[in-house]
Amino acid sequence: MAFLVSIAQAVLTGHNITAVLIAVVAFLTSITLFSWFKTTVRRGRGNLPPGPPGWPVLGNLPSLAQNAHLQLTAWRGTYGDVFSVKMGLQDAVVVSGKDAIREALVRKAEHFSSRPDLFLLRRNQQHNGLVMSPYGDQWKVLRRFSMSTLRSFGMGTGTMEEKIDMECRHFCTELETMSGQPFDLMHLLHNAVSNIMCSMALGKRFEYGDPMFLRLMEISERGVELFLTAHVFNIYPVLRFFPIVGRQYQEWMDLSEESLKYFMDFIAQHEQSDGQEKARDVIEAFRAKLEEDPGSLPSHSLPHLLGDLFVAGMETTANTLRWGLLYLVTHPDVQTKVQAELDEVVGRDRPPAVSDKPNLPYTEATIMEMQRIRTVVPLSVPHCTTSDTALLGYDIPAGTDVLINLWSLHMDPGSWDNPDKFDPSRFLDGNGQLQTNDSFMPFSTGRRVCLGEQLAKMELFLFLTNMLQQFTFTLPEGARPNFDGVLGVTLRPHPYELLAVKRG
Ligand code: HEM
Repeated sequence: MAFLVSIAQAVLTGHNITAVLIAVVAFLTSITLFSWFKTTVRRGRGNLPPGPPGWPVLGNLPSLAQNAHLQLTAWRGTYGDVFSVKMGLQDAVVVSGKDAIREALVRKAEHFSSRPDLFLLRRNQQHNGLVMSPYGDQWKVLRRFSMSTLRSFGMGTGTMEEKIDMECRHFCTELETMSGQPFDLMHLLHNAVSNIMCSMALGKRFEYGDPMFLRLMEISERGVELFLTAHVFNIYPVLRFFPIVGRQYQEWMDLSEESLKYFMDFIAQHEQSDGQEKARDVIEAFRAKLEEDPGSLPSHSLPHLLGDLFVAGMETTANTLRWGLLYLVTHPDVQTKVQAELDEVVGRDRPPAVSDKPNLPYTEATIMEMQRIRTVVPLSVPHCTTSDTALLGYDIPAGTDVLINLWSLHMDPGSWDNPDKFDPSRFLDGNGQLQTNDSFMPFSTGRRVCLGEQLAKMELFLFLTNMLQQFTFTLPEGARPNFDGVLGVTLRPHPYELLAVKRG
């Protein structure tokens, strides 16, 4: 600790360069020794999964700095379905393949369902929410409350369908104003999709272009983008005192503070319920539950829970639709087939409804293929073990970070023919009926499985079918689509423009 303080002091007070260098070298040496000691002691304790060799201090971080999902998938080829990587000084275990993933998240759920105790989360109290809450009583009550509240608002049923339908109508009206000119629909789509969650969580939707809402989206997008870079501060918290790199730490902290403040303001401004029997949004439901039984929920969690629902619901669904449109404009034959099916089953005189789903197998297969070919949460949300455990014959100590490689699952040539090809028909049987594949898990599985799966499926279906019923999408002339994506917590497409042409 003294080393850290002396480095920080030397840097902060502008001491001479020799003093800084000596402090840095001493610091790195001590960390290397500590890392070696820790690894040796750990390895001595049992049979950890094998993994790629790494650098002293940095471990495998340099190889994972970009496109970590691709590198981890490549390593699976060498080290198998369960292997270790070194994230700086910390071991993480990577789990790939349907059997190993189910073994960990379903059969050994009691051991694999926590979240890492990350420095940044402790700093901004994000573990007080739901998504990053450790596996325990707080997570259980928040998850149970959120599930039952969203269900009572009609998640997966007709009431919710009406809300999504209304938003789709606003969205398509807005699309019409862009008709015929190239535009990037990212913000519009993010705005529309998160309005669904806002109406459930905050009891209001925002007009497209509302400045406060745009800022909230900007914060959440930047936060997701920064997540991986900011992870370096979880590994080496001392770096926050360094010039230049320290700025990113500050940006992360400022963003989380600003977004928390927005949600606290929403709560403060939210009117008290006017005595109606049924809560109309998450804020009302939370207050009602606390009034009924003050100890039943952690009261300080509400702003964090709202933030979690907002980010988890927006980034994933909107980016799935953006990936989907990118594949449809580059595979016009698929787009035409979906439109033909919609014309035949729904026609043009009424909006598509969830009850049409069973009669739209090709459309459903297209949505599943969109989710497979670009897994929007490629490494899931990080898990962590709660006790010493074992997986496929390897020992995994308590407190080990666990990465679930959903990308490799969806790109596994053992489970999918020609996995790089965009081909919805892989989800259809010989009679053109929908068939699934047990390697398809875009929402993960087990106790931490996506809480919004039903809502997300409804949103994907209604947004996509409404768009394709009314518009044909194409790429502007000369556009060169990029399918690589930008990895944060989610994998989102690079910005791109398209044309929406109203169907005749
Ligand atoms: C296409 C859309 C979506 C995808 C692909 C997706 C995917 C995922 C994945 C992979 C996880 C991590 C599961 C794990 O830790 O193993 C997750 C967690 C979560 N998702 Fe989603 N999600 C989507 C939409 C939504 C929506 C609309 C909501 C809004 C309610 C939501 C709320 C959550 C929450 C709260 C968690 C954390 C659950 C927990 O830790 O217990 N997601 N999601």
